[in-house]
Amino acid sequence: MQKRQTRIPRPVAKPPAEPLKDLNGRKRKEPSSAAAAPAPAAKRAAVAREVPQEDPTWEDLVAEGDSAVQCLSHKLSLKKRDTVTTVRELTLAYIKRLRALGWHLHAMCERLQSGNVALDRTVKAEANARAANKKEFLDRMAVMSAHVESLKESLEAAERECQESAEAKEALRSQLSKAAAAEDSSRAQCEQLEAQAASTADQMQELRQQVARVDELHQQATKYCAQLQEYNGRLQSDTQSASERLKAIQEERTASTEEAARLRGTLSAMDAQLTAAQAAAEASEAARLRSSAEASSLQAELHQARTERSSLAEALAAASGELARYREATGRSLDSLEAERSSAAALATRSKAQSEMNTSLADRLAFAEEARRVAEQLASARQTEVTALKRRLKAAEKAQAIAEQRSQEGELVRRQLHNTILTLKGNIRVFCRVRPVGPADKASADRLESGGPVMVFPQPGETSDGCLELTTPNGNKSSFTFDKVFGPTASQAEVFEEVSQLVQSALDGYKVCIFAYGQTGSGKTFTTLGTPENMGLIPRAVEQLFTSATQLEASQGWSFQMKASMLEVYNEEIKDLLGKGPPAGKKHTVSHSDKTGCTTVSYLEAVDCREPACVAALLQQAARQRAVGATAANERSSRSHMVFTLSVCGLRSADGQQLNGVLNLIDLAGSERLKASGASGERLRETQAINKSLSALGDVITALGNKDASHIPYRNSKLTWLLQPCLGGDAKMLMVANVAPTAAAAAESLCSLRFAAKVNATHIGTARRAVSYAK
Ligand SMILES: Nc1ncnc2c1ncn2[C@@H]1O[C@H](COP(=O)(O)OP(=O)(O)OP(=O)(O)O)[C@@H](O)[C@H]1O
Repeated sequence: MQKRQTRIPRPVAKPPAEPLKDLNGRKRKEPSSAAAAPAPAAKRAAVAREVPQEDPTWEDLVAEGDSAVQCLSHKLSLKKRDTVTTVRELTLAYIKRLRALGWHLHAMCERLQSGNVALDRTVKAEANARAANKKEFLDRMAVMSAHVESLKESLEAAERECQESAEAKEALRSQLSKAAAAEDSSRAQCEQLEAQAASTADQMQELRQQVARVDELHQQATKYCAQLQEYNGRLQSDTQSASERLKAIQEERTASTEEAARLRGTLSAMDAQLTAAQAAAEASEAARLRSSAEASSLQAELHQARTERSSLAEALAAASGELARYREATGRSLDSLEAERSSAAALATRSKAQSEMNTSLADRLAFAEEARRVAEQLASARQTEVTALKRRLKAAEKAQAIAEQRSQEGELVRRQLHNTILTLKGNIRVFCRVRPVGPADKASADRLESGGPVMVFPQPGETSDGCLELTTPNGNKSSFTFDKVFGPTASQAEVFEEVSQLVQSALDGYKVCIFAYGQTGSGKTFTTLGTPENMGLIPRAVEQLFTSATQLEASQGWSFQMKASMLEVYNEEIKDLLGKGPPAGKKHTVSHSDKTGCTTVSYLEAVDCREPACVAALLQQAARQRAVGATAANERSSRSHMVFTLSVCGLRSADGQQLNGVLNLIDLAGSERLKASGASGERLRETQAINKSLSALGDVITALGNKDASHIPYRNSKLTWLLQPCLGGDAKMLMVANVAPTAAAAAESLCSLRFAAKVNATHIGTARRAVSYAK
């Protein structure tokens, strides 16, 4: 900083101070430093005379003060040998000197005072200036602070923005890595779940077999049980009937025994009667003998005896008769008794036999009961086992269902993540599909002369499912990476599954374009249209869109209107495949409005479609109309680009939301090189037109990927011109590069794969939905 010199106003002019003299009046010799003391005053006087207007500086005054003080320090030095006169002179000189000094000091004081006043003024002015400066400084500081504050704020905002963008970037990166990790993990989970599902399925199979075995055993046991029960029932009824019969026999026996006892009693009574009759007969005989002995004597008595005898004879006769009767009766009774006895014996034998039989039956019954009990125990054990197995089967089925559901969910999550990754990656995707070796190819057409495969593609379930390696017959290997590679075994459903999310986007208001690209006979038409038994992308996509639209109509109050149109571009000429075409002398023309962003083809029929069957009929109609010709490469080769367009207009009346999605499926004409096609004449012209339009398509895609491109060459071909709204930043695009696996087609396949790789390397921004709200 520059040193400020304060100028002090010049004091009132006073006679200059006399030079200091010693007391002898001589000019005293001053010490070297003091000698210079009075000089500045003289010098200043000289200077002041030279520059009278200039005030002494503060430094000058200080110097003067210093020199005055130095003068004061000079003492009167008197010596003893000095005379009185000398002393007087010296004293006078000293007094003079002191007076001069006093005056000088006074003048200096005055000057100092005025200097002080000036200094005060200066200080005040300085203070004012400083205050003004300070104020200005403070103002400036305030402005600066405000500026700094605003800078700070903008810096902070910038920092925040930076941080946010860094965070967003980081989040995006982490989202990407998470998504990739999640995809990996969900894929791993899927695999795990699939493995689990497979092992569960195996377990289920085993369990089912076990259950079947146990069921069989159970059935056998049940059958055996039923047989045993039946047998038991039979035995019980047998036993019961035998018991009844035994009881009847026993009753019969009791009755017989009673009868026998009664008969025995009758017999004994008759025996007694007989004995009595015999005794009586004997007595009568004895009496007769006595009578006969006394006959002579007893004639009267004889007569009496004869009467008596005749009566006795009669009685005897009667008795004999009775005896005979009795004998007869007794004989009969004995016979019946014998018969009864034998019958009783037989009955007893039978009863014994029945008892024995009963015992054996009871034993058998007990055994059967035991067997039944064991069988029942076995059956209940089996039943418990069966129940447990059924429970396990149910649990296993549930686990399998859960595993399957998880697997499906995992697959869904994988797909969604995959879709997110692809969306983040950009809106053009490339799939490659390798067709199988067909009947028209030789048996080992997919092998090189060396025996190696022409193409190495991912096997089902492989994680690196986007890589493909092609070896040409001259041994050159080329590797390609796409979003997905489908091998020859991939089904139409598998291909569609990967595309379904993209197709669904049309219903969400996106413009979707799916191209099938490849050489003639590589499977483009098979991929896009397919066959009635093996439907391709178009019928499947239409079916999905109709199903989803119906669901949305039912669940969210949407109403959709779908219109289909089909055309082919042949030799750069448009042909309507559904309508009658333009009136005579007119042509289909393409017009594009930059204002609305719409492209229209004149005289093109757009058919209202209400169900998939309607589209199927349209496809058949179009297939009949499509121009096909013969080339050296393929007998029925499509020589035109076929464009199927389904426009989807959705309206939700609840909030007036409108969606305008478009699904374009394009079966491109064969991409073979001019030389390889062997075409000439009309076919040569066709091939040239096809190649021109295909390279125009490539140019449009490349330009879309080039951020610096100011112009997209849509107009270079009819195909790109009419597809303009669906080719670009607002659309989602998919190219399916179809290739044949044969060695003969390797060179063409290489060209197709290079084209597809170029498309795959293009990065097109994120698509936008065409959504609007009705006023
Ligand atoms: N993935 C596949 N599975 C089974 N057969 C297929 C497959 N791809 C193609 N083919 C069969 O190969 C033959 C040629 O296929 P396609 O007609 O689709 O070829 P292209 O590329 O459309 O030919 P062009 O250019 O002549 O239309 C057909 O018979 C078709 O059925």
